[in-house]
Amino acid sequence: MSPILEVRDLTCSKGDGQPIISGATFTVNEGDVVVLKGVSGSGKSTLLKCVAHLELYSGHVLFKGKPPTHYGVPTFRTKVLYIPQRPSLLPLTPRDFVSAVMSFSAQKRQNHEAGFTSGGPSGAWMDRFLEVGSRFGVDPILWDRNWAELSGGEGQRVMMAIGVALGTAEVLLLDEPTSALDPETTLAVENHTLSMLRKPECSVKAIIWITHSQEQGQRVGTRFVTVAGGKAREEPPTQVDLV
Ligand SMILES: Nc1ncnc2c1ncn2[C@@H]1O[C@H](COP(=O)(O)OP(=O)(O)OP(=O)(O)O)[C@@H](O)[C@H]1O
Repeated sequence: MSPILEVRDLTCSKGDGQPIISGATFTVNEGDVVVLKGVSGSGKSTLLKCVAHLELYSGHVLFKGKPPTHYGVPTFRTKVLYIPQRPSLLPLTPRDFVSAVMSFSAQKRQNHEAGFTSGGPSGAWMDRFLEVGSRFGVDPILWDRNWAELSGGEGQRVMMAIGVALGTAEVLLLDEPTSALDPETTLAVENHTLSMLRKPECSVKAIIWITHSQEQGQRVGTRFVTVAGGKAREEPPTQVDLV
């Protein structure tokens, strides 16, 4: 089976021109949960943002064998969806954010394909966001609170719910999605997120998951890539995997 995502020779430089990521090459297959590890500042977020075409890079990112330009970059970003570490930096409320995203032309086309009716922020599709939010433990009142007034954990769970409820993401790029959550909520979010991969009706087919927690990595990961010294290296399968 050909990979759902291919990253080939990806290099990203910022500031002084020194590469933060240099020549990263790896593939992601359907069903994979690729855990991205590395010390703080090693370039994990930068790598994910490049994969989502949110940062400038050289090299190649292919989704189902085609570059972002084949789909149109806005559509590509809805298929290879980056969920940021700090949604608190967004303006207004989650409901406003959903309303804006649903009005993008690339999303409108996909809404139509998904059978969503049009309407304002309280249109029929908002029910879907509320329903998916409840599965991530999001209290309905949070949709109308400013992002800046949500706790770190609330903001992350709302953003995860939005990413899933859009129904367009096939590869989820999760940037420390549970770093602000208590252990119990962390396990609930992990379980719900992994269960999506097992449901054929769910759009999500693979995940890249940044975590600093070795325990979490072991719980969720099927493959492991370490970012260090600007390089991204996949760990060989363990003996257990080889059995
Ligand atoms: N816009 C920028 N200009 C210059 N340097 C930047 C910029 N954004 C990030 N960097 C630097 O790039 C390096 C990698 O940052 P990045 O956020 O990708 O690391 P990370 O591995 O995700 O870190 P953490 O685990 O702390 O979230 C850091 O040294 C950071 O300071």
